[in-house]
Amino acid sequence: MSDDGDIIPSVMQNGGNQYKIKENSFLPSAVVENNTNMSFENSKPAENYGPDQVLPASEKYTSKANGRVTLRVEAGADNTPISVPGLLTRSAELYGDLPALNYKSANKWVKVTYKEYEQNVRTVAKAFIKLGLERFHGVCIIGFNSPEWFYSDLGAIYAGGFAAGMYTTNLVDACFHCLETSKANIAVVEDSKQLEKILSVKSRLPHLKAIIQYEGKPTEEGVLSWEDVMRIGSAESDDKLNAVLKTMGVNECCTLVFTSGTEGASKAVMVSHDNLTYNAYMITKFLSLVNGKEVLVSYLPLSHVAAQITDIYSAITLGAQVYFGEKDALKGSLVNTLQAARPTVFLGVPRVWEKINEKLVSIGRKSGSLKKYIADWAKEVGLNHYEDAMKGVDRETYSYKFFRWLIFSRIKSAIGFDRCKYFISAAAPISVELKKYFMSLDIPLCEAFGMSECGGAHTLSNPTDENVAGVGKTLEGVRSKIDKPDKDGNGELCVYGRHVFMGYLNMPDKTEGTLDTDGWLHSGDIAQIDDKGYVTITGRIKELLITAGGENIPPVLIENNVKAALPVVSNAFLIGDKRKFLSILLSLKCEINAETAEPLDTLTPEVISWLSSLNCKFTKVSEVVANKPKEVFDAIQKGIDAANKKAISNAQKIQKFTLLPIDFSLPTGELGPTLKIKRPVVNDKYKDLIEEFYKN
Ligand SMILES: Nc1ncnc2c1ncn2[C@@H]1O[C@H](COP(=O)(O)OP(=O)(O)OP(=O)(O)O)[C@@H](O)[C@H]1O
Repeated sequence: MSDDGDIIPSVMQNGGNQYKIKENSFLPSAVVENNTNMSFENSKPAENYGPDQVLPASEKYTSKANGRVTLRVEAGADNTPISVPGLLTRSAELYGDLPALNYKSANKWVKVTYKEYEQNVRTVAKAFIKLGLERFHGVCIIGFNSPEWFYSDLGAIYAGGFAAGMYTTNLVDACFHCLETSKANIAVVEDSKQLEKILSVKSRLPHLKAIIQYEGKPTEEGVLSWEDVMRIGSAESDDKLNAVLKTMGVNECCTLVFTSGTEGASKAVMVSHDNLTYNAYMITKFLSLVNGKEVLVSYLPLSHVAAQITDIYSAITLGAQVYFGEKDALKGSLVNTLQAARPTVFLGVPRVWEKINEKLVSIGRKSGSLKKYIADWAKEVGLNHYEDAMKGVDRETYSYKFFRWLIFSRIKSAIGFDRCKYFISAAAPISVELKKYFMSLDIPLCEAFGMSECGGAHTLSNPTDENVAGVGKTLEGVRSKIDKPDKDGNGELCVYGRHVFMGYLNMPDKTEGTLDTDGWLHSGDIAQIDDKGYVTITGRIKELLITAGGENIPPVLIENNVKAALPVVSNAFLIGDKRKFLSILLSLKCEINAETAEPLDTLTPEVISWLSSLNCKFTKVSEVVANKPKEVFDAIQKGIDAANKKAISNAQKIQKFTLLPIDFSLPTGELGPTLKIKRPVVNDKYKDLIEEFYKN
């Protein structure tokens, strides 16, 4: 076959990687929807040219493990479908000796190059096959971010199985659900704590053939260590692995993302190779990131799609370096990793940005009045600079340049943000106030909207977009539409494109309820799209409170208004579904147990100084909750009144509030892994308090 117009990746016959990806290679048998300009042919199946082939398919969605779906390629889309193994192989070829992964061992940073990265993944994949991993069966992984997590995830995919992350906070039942649903052959656990969960349900998992513990030496009989895995894989030839890779297609499932259950039972979202590789392509292209030059920090839970698409797939697409955070990243060590890595792109969920904000505010409070005066001035100049940019005024005033040199650069260096080009917030709504706060420090945030069901991101904003409340514009090659818009243009955001998931595993009804017959994904979010294409999320249908009077209330907007009016409030939770009026549960900001990350009774210095400004000497949540000091409750009421001024109708006004005895947190179960509130959990936990609001 000639090189010109060669449509089948050349197969290298001897050893090593027995396939090679060609730029612009198109394969036969592709089944593609829509008015594509891609030169796919619907000829005979070519099931031996994997992993980058598009396998014959006629369905838009599936809920079968071995199902295949059609690709939704848009006209003008300029990238060829590529599988996950194809992508990593290509990066190993392009960026071979560049560092890919950096992890800390014995207090020193160790680098893994792209060549070694792929080699390690192949070794793990060979071990998985030897240990009995079958096509379309799961490898469930539970642990904090580490090279072994990446190798297990990608190794599972190379070996033809499903990579399936489990949240480290999952209790035994949730782990069992993932292992059972994915028919897992292999479980990979970080340590003995996670191992216990798997061992306790092992006897009920007939498909489970091997358990691997990657940290330390397992003491439990039959549990393999990471060294065992590498030894087993290294002893295997490449033949079986290459044979599996040849049968693979980009339109098959390779990853199961288990939803975190903020709105009910967790579902297994089937994500294809093309979903992931196309999503990473869209994101990296939108941000104009530079191949071989970018640096990221991996610390958000990898079982969530946002971390996977960033830390694994976008990084591989770019040949970027990933630094691994430490287990206690969110308890305070993240800043050390940031200082070591000095990332060029940083992703945080809104709660992470809130934490950074809280830390900076508390540092600011300790400064003397002159420093405070200068800092306030700098912040005003910083905010003005970005507000000008949002209006299209592209200029750097002398005062902005001066404060960038004097103040902003120092703050950024202290956080490890000195060379960061993109600060991204994703996975949940973030308030405009917080965006503006970071703008004032010359840390303008981009916002991404995405879902597990669209393999990562669907929109991305630029920090200087005129619509600061929005989540940016729809990414390249995919589409958005608003279903049944009301008079203000608000309706359900629907999403179409190559990134839209294949279906929920074993849940045909739920799949059909989410993907319509034309292949549009109904997001469950309420949004508006303006005439320039900016998308603004205005609510969540799944979370909408419908009052007894029939008014639809988007709780997060109102909760954010309350938090903005009352900076001492950590979490706000609106009640009103099927109720006569709205009420709200509030938690005050308190200290966190550094070991367990559980909230403590001690209030933060910020809250204590606010209380003392109200002549209240309490320092503990319990004291405030028990004594209900009048001045404090009056001040909270004032904050609620201020938030109520933003209400668009009387029904949207909060009538009652109460303070909770403890803040929400991940370990206590009210927050999910991306730190979004798990509404059913809170409703259940505080049902008695809630009923109190509505007595009589
Ligand atoms: N930038 C954003 N602004 C507002 N909401 C967002 C944003 N990004 C994501 N979301 C919300 O997160 C949802 C997607 O959540 P995701 O797929 O990550 O689920 P999850 O947290 O794992 O679990 P669950 O579906 O149970 O909430 C979106 O439908 C939307 O409601």
